[in-house]
Amino acid sequence: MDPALPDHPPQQARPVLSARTLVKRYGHVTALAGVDVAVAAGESLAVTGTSGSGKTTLLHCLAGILPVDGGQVVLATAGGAVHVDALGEAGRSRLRREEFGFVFQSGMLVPELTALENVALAAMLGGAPRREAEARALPELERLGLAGLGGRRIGELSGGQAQRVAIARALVTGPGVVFADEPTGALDSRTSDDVLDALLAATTGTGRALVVVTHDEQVAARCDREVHLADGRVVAERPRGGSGRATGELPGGFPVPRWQQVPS
Ligand SMILES: Nc1ncnc2c1ncn2[C@@H]1O[C@H](COP(=O)(O)OP(=O)(O)OP(=O)(O)O)[C@@H](O)[C@H]1O
Repeated sequence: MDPALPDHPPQQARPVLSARTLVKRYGHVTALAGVDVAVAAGESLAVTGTSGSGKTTLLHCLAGILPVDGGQVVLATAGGAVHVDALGEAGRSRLRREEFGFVFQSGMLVPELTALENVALAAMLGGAPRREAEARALPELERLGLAGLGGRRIGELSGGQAQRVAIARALVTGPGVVFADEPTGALDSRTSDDVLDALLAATTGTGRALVVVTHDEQVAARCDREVHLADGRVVAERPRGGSGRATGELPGGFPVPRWQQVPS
């Protein structure tokens, strides 16, 4: 290992979003059984694990989509620390609109609207008048390489272009944290690389935190850090991406990570 490289560089930064002993149950099913996780500004965190291990549930609890049954979720904002776990539905809904951006596997764009209207709609839901919302949406589309495509409906775009529209929509409200659930899951591998480049540039590249749920080893390898879930717990954690050291060092593959074991 290169001694000049610190072991966990991103973790030394102050977390913008952190969870401690997070618990989430669906009836008798315990989906999260005491998860500790944190992400810093400008850092990308991959959440991996086998199907049913609790990845999406973790993302939804961190993002205030779901209420939690135990533990804490704390978001650092310009106005101070916000205890997401203590907010009611209205507070979490406001937080999602104002502080967070979301990118889902299928884009979840409105097919009847154009690319520009889809992005502007997110700004309008945040309270911006239409004209201002469109003025904010346009440069986001341009930054994502979609200049000139704003007038097309979603069905007139390729899968990769549509996913870039979804990224632009996630960014138009100026969120500090972007959550992505299998953002490249519906794309071929080359398009997936391009979309991931765009997502990383638009988030960590501009000082935002990015939390990505993924089954894709190539996606996890490009993130700064990875946490691996099993049965609702973080069972392993390692630096990835920026250091380039971790790629290909997992001969057994999942679900038996050989990296740093987290004590249970
Ligand atoms: N709405 C729900 N009601 C009941 N059980 C649920 C619900 N959502 C998820 N679960 C259960 O909680 C556990 C965690 O599910 P979750 O969707 O978070 O896993 P995941 O790791 O994201 O899975 P996948 O990779 O298949 O999307 C699973 O046992 C799942 O069956």
